[in-house]
Amino acid sequence: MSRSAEEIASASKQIPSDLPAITFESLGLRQSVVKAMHAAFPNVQHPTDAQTRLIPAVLSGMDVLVTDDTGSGKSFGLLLSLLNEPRLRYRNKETGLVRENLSITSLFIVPHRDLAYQLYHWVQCISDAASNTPPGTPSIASIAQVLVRDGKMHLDSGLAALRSNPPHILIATPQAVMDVYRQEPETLPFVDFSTVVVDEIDYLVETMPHKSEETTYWKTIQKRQAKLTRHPGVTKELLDIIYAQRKKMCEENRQELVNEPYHTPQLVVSSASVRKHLSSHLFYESGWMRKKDTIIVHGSPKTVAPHSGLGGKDVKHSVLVVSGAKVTNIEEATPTTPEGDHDATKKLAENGEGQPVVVNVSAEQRSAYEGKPSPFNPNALEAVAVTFALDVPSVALLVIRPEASVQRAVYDLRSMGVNAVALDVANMERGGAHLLNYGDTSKFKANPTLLVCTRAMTRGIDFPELTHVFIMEFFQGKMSGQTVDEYLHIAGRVGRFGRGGRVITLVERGSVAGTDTKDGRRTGGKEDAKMMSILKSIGCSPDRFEYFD
Ligand SMILES: Nc1ncnc2c1ncn2[C@@H]1O[C@H](COP(=O)(O)OP(=O)(O)OP(=O)(O)O)[C@@H](O)[C@H]1O
Repeated sequence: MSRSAEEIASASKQIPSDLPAITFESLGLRQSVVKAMHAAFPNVQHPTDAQTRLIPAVLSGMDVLVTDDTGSGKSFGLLLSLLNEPRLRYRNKETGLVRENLSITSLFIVPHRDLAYQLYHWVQCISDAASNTPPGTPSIASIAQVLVRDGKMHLDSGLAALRSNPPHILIATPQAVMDVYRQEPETLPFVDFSTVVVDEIDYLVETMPHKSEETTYWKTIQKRQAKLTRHPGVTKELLDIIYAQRKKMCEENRQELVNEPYHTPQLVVSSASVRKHLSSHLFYESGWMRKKDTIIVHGSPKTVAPHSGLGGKDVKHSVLVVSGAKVTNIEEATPTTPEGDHDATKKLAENGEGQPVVVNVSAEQRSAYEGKPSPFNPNALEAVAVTFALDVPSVALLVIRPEASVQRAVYDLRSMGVNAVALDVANMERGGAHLLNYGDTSKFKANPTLLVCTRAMTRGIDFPELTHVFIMEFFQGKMSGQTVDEYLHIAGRVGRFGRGGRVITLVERGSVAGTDTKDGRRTGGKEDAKMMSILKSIGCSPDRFEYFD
């Protein structure tokens, strides 16, 4: 007898989250999958709260919407659930016979290539651990493949691998899937797949709030909405193709279960931030899923602000105001760290003060940038360099604006003596080496690294050693709920799994010069005010950073 979405959701909620007895097996995962996962990730002992709820939901085969804090183990739990699924085989449409050939079982859609490679590395670790046990374990290519548009790699090589050896899980960016589908649709028989996961759904499927005409930003929202209607984005187009039958049935207003009489893959969508307008689009406008057939997995109830749990409880949020050559704490900042107990003290003690690391600029970088003006504010970069030197024990992340040059920022920082590298998960020798580093942190401590990336690359990325996130040139255009979500997703790279961390946002006072109130009190520049409003909305106050008093 099949259970309703509500029954399954409420049953999973009844599982007490703090019982140590909950095991991954008790959630329905096969012992072989769990054994390999434990061998690959010894730190992962018990499922997180989010996983306790999402794994049985995904295994039930129903559609699922997952929303919980950044770093609560959503993506990891989703991958485990997909690895657990039985391998799909092609069905001959005419005879109905199942062919020996294996088919892609699940599609895991992610917003960018680095996240695709991160998930792939997780599967690879589990697969390597599994191959140490039973003989004849399938190769990694048949378990997982990555399909992304990569400047260096032509899509054809990905296509050839898909044709010859369709993987159990295809981890891909939406554009790459669309390109392959247009070129060779038979390689991606979507309707036969068991599951389609869309991670970071709010990033991939843009929706606008429904506002009344009286709202201040109504016109802006209308304009944006019209643009979205003309250019819905590739993920929407892709989901329209995969769930064409469901859409058709919705349009015809038929009441049957969405999967009958046609088979369509289970749809699982996930993000730390799912606003009301997105869920209402998913359930009532898109035709891809319906609320009554979907298990909704929410995180633990938030007690303070709606997002107060995001980014971790032990994360400090600092705001530095760059005004000319002067860098100071935002006026509202108050110390949350007792004097003398600062991270920097720990860092210097651990690293051994006075062991300078030589940082070079490559000949290639020199010839590309030497003598050319930098687009970055040198004082802001210097504030990052100083904080990095004093406070970062092993790995930090610098997030720059979307269209900025990562390579140029790396060059500027290396010229200041900072061991900066471009985040590049696909290339494990560089930024990616910091992934999956559990336990042995000595090599990173000996040579602390500043990973540099643009905003688009931060979604979902997980670096166990990361302690600091620097954000530069964050504000562009008007403030909205999306700006808050974006800050939370970037900040959420630290403070994962109870670890602490610090987020340092550099705001500039210049063209958006601070305004003085009538009583002569300085309120701070526009960007300061925006930053304060973000922190207020997430229930945080700025932490004073002693170096910038
Ligand atoms: N049960 C667990 N116990 C301990 N660590 C875990 C557990 N599950 C996952 N992790 C680790 O936690 C980290 C974060 O996991 P993951 O990226 O899945 O979180 P997320 O909720 O998807 O985050 P985001 O919303 O930022 O994408 C990873 O390093 C992962 O290995």
